[in-house]
Amino acid sequence: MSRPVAGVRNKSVVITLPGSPKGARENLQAVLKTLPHACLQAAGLDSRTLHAGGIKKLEAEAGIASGGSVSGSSSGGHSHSHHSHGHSHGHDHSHKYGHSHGHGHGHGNLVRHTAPSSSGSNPLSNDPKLGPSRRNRESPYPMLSVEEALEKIRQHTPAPQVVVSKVDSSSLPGAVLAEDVVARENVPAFRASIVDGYAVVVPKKTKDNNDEDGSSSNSSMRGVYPVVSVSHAAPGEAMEPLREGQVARITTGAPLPPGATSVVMVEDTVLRTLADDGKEEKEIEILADEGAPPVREGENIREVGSDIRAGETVLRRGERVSAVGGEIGLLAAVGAAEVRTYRRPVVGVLSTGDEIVDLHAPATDDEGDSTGEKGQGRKQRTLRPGEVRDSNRPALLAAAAERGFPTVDLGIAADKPGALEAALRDALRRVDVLITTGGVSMGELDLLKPTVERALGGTVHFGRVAMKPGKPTTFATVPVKDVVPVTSTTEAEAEAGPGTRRSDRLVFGLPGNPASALVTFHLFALPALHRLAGYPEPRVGLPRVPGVALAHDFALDRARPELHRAVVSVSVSVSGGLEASSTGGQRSSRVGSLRGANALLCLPRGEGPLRKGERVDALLMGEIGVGGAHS
Ligand SMILES: Nc1nc2c(c(=O)[nH]1)N[C@H]1C(S)=C(S)[C@@H](COP(=O)(O)OP(=O)(O)OC[C@H]3O[C@@H](n4cnc5c(N)ncnc54)[C@H](O)[C@@H]3O)O[C@H]1N2
Ligand code: MOO
Ligand SMILES: [Mg+2]
Repeated sequence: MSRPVAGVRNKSVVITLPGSPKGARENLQAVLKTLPHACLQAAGLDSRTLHAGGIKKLEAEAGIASGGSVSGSSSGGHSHSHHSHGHSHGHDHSHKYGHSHGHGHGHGNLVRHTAPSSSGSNPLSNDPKLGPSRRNRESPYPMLSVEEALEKIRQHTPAPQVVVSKVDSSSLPGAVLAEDVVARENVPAFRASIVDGYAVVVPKKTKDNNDEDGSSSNSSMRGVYPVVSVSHAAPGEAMEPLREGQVARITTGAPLPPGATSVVMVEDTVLRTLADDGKEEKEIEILADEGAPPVREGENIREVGSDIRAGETVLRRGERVSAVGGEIGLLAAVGAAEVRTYRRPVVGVLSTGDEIVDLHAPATDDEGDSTGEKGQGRKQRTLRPGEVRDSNRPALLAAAAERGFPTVDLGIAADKPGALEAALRDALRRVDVLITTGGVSMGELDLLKPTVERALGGTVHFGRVAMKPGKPTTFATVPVKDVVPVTSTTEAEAEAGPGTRRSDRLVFGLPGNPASALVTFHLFALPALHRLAGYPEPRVGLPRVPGVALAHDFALDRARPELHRAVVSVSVSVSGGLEASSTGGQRSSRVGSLRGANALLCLPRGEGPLRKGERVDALLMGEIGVGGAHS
């Protein structure tokens, strides 16, 4: 058995472990218990202090014994220096003992054989220059719970920005109102007929024909009447007042002549005499069968302001203008040509990976084309060994657009540090929220975190979450210095509305696995997008429905809580209420697990399965149908 080699240099404890995993594990276990003590000693504390009872507290502060949070700036003797970006980050990472490697937190540096202590580089992420053999062998990012991760996102999402939007069908649907909208005009603005027919004057109330409730007068109105005027649904000159015993022909929506009290439908009349020209009506007869309802005062008339009264609040701040059309219709009806809304964030979607091929990439020259004639009918590129079609980008662009956000397709970035950096820089100029997929896990080509931290001076707020799928989900903010007013030069900008970008861009580094990417988009990116777009808190993120009954047994993951892709429907069987069926295999690479899924079931981690009929919470992604699993 090889022996660990240990020593102290300046304030760093240096331990060299053997290369074999077994040997390393055994040796590490042997020295593990003494490490906290050694670190504190290396930091310069004398052993008397250590043994005077302060050790537990100091260990806790150093975050090495209990896994408590490390606060770099408050721990005395803190010795690591930040890299040259001068950007402080990583201080809120809490490290479980087993996940803290060579990063010099707290008092004295604990240096593992894989990580150089003197590079002065970022203490958290891999330096891509070091290559695969010297990368971190375990993630330096603490594993957050889903709730903790959501809280970080909430903390770092800027407040929504108010803009003035034109009320029209192209830009307004999807926007959230930033003000109460008060009707400036009465709707209708004039007394209007509800039907095609004849305006009449119901004779004034008498004791004899009073309604039982006394509310309005009525009359059989049976008889022959002269047609004295015509009112069409077009703005016209002032009309002559109508008197008792006269009628005016009127069309639906047309203004009533002054004095008219009711309108009789054309179906309830017959033509009696024609005018001399033989075309115009001279007299009509109002028919009223025995027992037919009498003509009531106000019948078939829309009074001024009876739909909407001027001064009434028609829409409230925080309401979303839907694409169903009701809200836009309302705004237009009350004369609101512009409203204050929250600017919608522009969402960019970038795929990463050398193996990723655009779905529409044409065949390469050596592949030829389907017709044999160059230039036309070029067929799709055939996949070479190791290549994968880019399914994440179209899926995420669709998901973001469906939620009403303007999107920018940012293409595919290669797994080269320079290429990724350039793609990210370009992207951050063009969008408010950047969504990337791939390159966030532990491979030597997983470059997203180091590029965001080292090259862009961003802060990774979390890099791992205890959930399945989506474990390596990463959330970062990147300050962008040259904030220019957003010009409406792109379609997405025009859709978002005028305004200024916040300097801090949000970056969601989603896992490359297709199911992981879509699930984490809904779980993590959507709440941030909702908040930026001004959604009130109760409507942020996917709606959560408690108590959905399982339609069959569900196996649980032992290690991680799971968001299980499922179909939630109105139960046709036992209980009524809602029930959930799995969409089948849940492997993270299986994008098909989201086909037809309208919900993510929140399953706890655990040993045994959850049984049919047990109830869980569901996060709704889509609409709920009636009856059973998907076909
Ligand atoms: N040693 C470890 N390996 C892995 C861990 C771990 O904890 N330790 N986590 C695993 C988990 S969980 C996930 S999820 C993945 C995340 O991978 P990355 O985010 O680093 O993504 P890539 O490595 O780039 O690709 C993973 C997978 O997804 C495919 N992919 C990527 N982009 C796309 C796309 N746009 N369209 C379709 N498919 C895509 C890619 O080809 C790979 O098959 O890491 C595990 N590994
Ligand atoms: O977390 Mo990954 O998304 O399980 O495969
Ligand atoms: Mg990877």
